[in-house]
Amino acid sequence: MQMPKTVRVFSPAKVNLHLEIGRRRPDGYHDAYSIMHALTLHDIVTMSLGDAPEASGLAVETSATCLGGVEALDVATEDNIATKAVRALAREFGRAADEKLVIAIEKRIPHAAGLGGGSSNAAAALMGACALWGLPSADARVERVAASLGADVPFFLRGGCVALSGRGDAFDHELVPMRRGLVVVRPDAGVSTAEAYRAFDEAADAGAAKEEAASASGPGMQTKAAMDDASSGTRDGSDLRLGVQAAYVTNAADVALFNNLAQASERVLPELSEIRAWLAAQPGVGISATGAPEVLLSGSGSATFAMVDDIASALAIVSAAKLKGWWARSCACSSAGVRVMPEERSSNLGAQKRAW
Ligand SMILES: C[C@@](CO)(OP(=O)(O)O)[C@H](O)COP(=O)(O)OP(=O)(O)OC[C@H]1O[C@@H](n2ccc(N)nc2=O)[C@H](O)[C@@H]1O
Ligand SMILES: Nc1ncnc2c1ncn2[C@@H]1O[C@H](COP(=O)(O)OP(=O)(O)O)[C@@H](O)[C@H]1O
Repeated sequence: MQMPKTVRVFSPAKVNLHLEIGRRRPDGYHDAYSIMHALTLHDIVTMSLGDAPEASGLAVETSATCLGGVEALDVATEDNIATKAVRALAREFGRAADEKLVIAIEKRIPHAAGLGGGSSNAAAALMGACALWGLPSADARVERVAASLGADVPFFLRGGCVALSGRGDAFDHELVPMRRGLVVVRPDAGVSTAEAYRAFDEAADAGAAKEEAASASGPGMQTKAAMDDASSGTRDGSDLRLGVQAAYVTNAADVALFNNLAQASERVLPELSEIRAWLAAQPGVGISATGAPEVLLSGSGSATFAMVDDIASALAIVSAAKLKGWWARSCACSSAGVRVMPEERSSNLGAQKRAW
């Protein structure tokens, strides 16, 4: 079989419709129940395979061009998660050829935004490398490599709407994707995922210290929160109770927006509270069954999304957000994950143009 020399891979963003973080685990990660939905907002990862000098092994060169107002991505080739992905895949499949892989990423997804851009690029690089190297993309080894790169990476191999448990990386069940529009708004600053989790732990530790002080001052007395903690076996009270309910939801449209990491991210970046309140007050933003505006921080942030179904309202909110100095885009929920795109048929396009 003739392998392609160049592939272009569609690399979508995501939002978390539901994110419930629980206790910190011995491996340093947290229990998490997450429902992610892929978006039409996407990067494009182009990968080209060429020869390299004998005994040079796998040489990788990765660059990113940021478009649509996305801030430049200042990441060295070896630190780019797309490079890490192809190197890990080559190791997993024992590939030792002398070759050069050039990866060019067109970035439209802002980074450190909770939109999973880096994770999606990693999954796209895995798909692209499978196509270039003639490897089976549905192989369990590809999934394994994806999981080793980050909690969000396996989701992007699949796309659509998926519930994940474990540390937010283990497939729980698929939901029927929804066809709804949304507006995504991001301030200049990003939020590092690790920093958001640290802020979450600080608040949980402070809460646990308060509980300990309360029980020490009244022998035999326990607060309700402390009893809940004891019965659930968690220290911080976040025992993923909502996750248990979310596990029964089968349609993305029925998921109640929820994120218990949002407060921690708002402490890291207070401007996020302003964006949340501003979006909630915009005309055209959806209202949930409980009467709340459908506005939520995506993952650890710093992007906040609002469900907005009519295009005129969405575009008006995008313009108004830009006037406030924020990056903003309207897009829609999507059923696609990372996908190798068909070859560009430039000669056909030329023929069509002539016909017109
Ligand atoms: C919060 C979420 C929600 O989807 O995503 P983002 O907002 O970053 O997109 C995820 O939990 C992030 O997933 P991902 O971005 O892949 O994180 P990773 O690279 O695996 O981990 C980055 C850091 O976050 C912390 N981390 C991540 C996941 C988890 N369940 N517990 C954690 O404590 C760890 O400190 C880890 O070192
Ligand atoms: N290809 C990439 N795209 C985006 N970020 C990357 C990439 N490779 C490495 N990174 C690093 O990963 C960090 C997190 O990026 P990203 O995955 O977009 O954010 P989030 O996890 O908040 O969705 C960035 O700030 C950047 O330093």
